[in-house]
Amino acid sequence: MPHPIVQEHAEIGLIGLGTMGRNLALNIAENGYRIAVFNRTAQRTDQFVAKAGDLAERLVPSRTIEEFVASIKPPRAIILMVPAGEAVDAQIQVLRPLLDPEDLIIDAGNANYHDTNRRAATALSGGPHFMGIGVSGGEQGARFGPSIMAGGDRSAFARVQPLLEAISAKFENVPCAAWLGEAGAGHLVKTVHNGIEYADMQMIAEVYGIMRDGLKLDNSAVADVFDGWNQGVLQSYLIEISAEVSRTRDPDTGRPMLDVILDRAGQKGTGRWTAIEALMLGTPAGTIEAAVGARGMSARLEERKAGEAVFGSAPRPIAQGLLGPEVLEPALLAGKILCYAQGFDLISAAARQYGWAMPVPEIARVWRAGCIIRSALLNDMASALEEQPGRNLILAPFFADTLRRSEDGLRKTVAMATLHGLPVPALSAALSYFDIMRTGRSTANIIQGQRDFFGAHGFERTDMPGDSFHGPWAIA
Ligand SMILES: NC(=O)C1=CN([C@@H]2O[C@H](COP(=O)(O)OP(=O)(O)OC[C@H]3O[C@@H](n4cnc5c(N)ncnc54)[C@H](OP(=O)(O)O)[C@@H]3O)[C@@H](O)[C@H]2O)C=CC1
Ligand SMILES: O=C(CO)[C@H](O)[C@H](O)COP(=O)(O)O
Repeated sequence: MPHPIVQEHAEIGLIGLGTMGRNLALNIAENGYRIAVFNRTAQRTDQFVAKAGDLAERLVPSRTIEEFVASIKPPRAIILMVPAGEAVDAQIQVLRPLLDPEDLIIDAGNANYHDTNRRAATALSGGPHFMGIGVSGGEQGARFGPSIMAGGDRSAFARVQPLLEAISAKFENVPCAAWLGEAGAGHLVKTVHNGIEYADMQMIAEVYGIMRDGLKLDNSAVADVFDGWNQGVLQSYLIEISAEVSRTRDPDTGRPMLDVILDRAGQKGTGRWTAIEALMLGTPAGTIEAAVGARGMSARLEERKAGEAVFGSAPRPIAQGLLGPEVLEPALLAGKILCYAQGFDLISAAARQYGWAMPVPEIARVWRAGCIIRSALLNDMASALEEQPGRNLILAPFFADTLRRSEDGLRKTVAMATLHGLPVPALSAALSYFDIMRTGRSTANIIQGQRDFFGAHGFERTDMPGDSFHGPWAIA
């Protein structure tokens, strides 16, 4: 359809000036691009431009969607930064009649990748082009350099690659932005990133619980422990902010922030999507599933209080000398490796299922800076995944060695916590994953026996080939 001539076109457009969108827009402007911006509530656009300082001259605000589309240079690229689900579909519906087939819509929110697959398939029949990209790093990351996980048509990505690389975080000057596969691949990777984020955070919370309720450390001592760990092998954004959160005081009451924050964790769905996907693809991701479950249980505040009234409070102090931060550190390290192994395995399973490229070492590289799960270990993970594609991370010599050295810490932590009523669902799921993954002869033989007994499902034998033997069970 014809568009009015605009004097100075924007090079890209962005819809949704919320927490992420407005920071991403400023980041794009700061990198020298003229960017058209539009928000459902026009007042927010006005406020945004008014506060943009010198960058305002690179912003092209619009009050109507038609004006917005017309202000972007064709072929247009438009980033959506709105909540996942209906809002994305609604925006696409509004945009489609205004766009040309060669234009490109980029959903940069946390979409369910099945939705992205559907939208990408619809785009194939007549355009505009569609891409789903995962963006991680929160508010700060969006403003100063997020990690960008792109999925969709590779030639469409090539059009926006220079911009995405320019605005992304850099690890040793390498942009943390890459094309990771077709259709919903980028959003699948972002979802698994968030699943790992849930597990990482839950394991830190479990160790915090051991320090607070088992070792009776106060908040500032806990902060010191996190700070110390952040200088070593656990160096990561999440450990760094855990130290800061533990040390900060409430300006209103002067009390430690951790003492005034209610123990009920929110969730927007990406952790749950990861767990669902792991189950759907038949990939073990017990640590992530346990973390999602623990978030759900955290919300059951009243039930937990009722349980405490009936059974008494679970946590009991751990006697001096039985467990300390020097044991918790390797426990977290082992838990982290095991949970990342599950995440990468899940991504590989999705790649096989959909026939997507999904270069797993590249995914680890994109996570090295900018994103919430960034950590020193990710560089080693990228190298290990590169060494032998398809191999489970725990079998890579570097991580096998690290696990051998940290296993004892994880086992001792889980055992001691369990004996003292300190819940460690994610750490114990990580340990179980490790133990199962190193058990050559498991106990599934009895499950096969049971299945055959009650349903004649058949089993394989250890002593001869064939896949459908039956036992001599008599039907009553
Ligand atoms: N916050 C974070 O740390 C991160 C968020 N994300 C993802 O980024 C996306 C945006 O999140 P965030 O910026 O935090 O969200 P906010 O709630 O801060 O902003 C949402 C934006 O979307 C607009 N919007 C909401 N509903 C609609 C709709 N139905 N139609 C059109 N516009 C709508 C809002 O407009 P209005 O002003 O009119 O309400 C607002 O501009 C989400 O998918 C989120 O999961 C990804 C990484 C990190
Ligand atoms: O994507 C993110 C970071 O990468 C968001 O911060 C994430 O949505 C937070 O998830 P939840 O609200 O479920 O804890």
